[in-house]
Amino acid sequence: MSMLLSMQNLSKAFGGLEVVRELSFDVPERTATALIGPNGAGKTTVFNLISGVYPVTSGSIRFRGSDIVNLPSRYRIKRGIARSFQNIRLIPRLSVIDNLLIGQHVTLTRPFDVMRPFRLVRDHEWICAAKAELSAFGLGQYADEPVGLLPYGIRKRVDLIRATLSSPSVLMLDEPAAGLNASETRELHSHLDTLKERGVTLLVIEHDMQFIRSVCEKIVVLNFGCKIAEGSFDQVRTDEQVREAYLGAEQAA
Ligand SMILES: Nc1ncnc2c1ncn2[C@@H]1O[C@H](COP(=O)(O)OP(=O)(O)OP(=O)(O)O)[C@@H](O)[C@H]1O
Repeated sequence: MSMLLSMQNLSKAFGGLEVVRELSFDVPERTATALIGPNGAGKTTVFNLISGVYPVTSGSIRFRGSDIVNLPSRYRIKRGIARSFQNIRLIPRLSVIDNLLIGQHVTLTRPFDVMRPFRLVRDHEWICAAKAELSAFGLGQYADEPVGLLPYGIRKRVDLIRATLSSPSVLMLDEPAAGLNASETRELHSHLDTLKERGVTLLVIEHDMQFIRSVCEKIVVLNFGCKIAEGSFDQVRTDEQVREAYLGAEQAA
């Protein structure tokens, strides 16, 4: 199995506070890997390091074998590293299709396109691609609805489509199931299954253990910025250090 992403001795400090420490783990291609751990363990910081929001303090991040730590964020996106955020970043007053087109515009435009009026850039192919993708996921009827009027579960999946329209190799999801009810969670699950069938590699931060168990083949557990366990769900579930980390967090709460 080839490794799409490979973190080696990754560290990140904010001032004197080291929030990721000598972290090494691999993300195998065409699988789903979960990054879990108590609040404040450093999970979102790892996403920010991989996507290039923050520079690393030390260590390397290899994507398809080449080190990307010095690559600006926009080039990482162009290479196929996509992300969706904990808080949905769609524009509520715009329609679903316009939100998807803005996503395309931001990730796929060439340098001089930014100087052209936006409406000219909205070419026919993008609209067709966005509509086809909405229909493929059973959301075609929402194309012209303002995003702000849609149920939360639908908005989450529109946000997913926005992140995957450019056919990324890897998609990082920060708490995708948070705030969803049971049926919305099932729909999200089947959406992610389709992405996996298409060959998209997933890296997921999530607190819902049932969701992780059913979606992710591999789990990496962080505590205080360090990896304390890694393996299948059943392997990490029975790990003594993992139990202590979660128990400690519960007792502190
Ligand atoms: N920009 C920043 N400046 C200073 N400290 C930060 C910054 N970003 C994160 N931290 C700190 O790094 C630590 C790890 O935060 P991070 O958000 O990565 O944790 P997390 O595991 O994603 O937590 P949660 O599950 O609560 O989202 C926390 O102590 C946080 O306060």
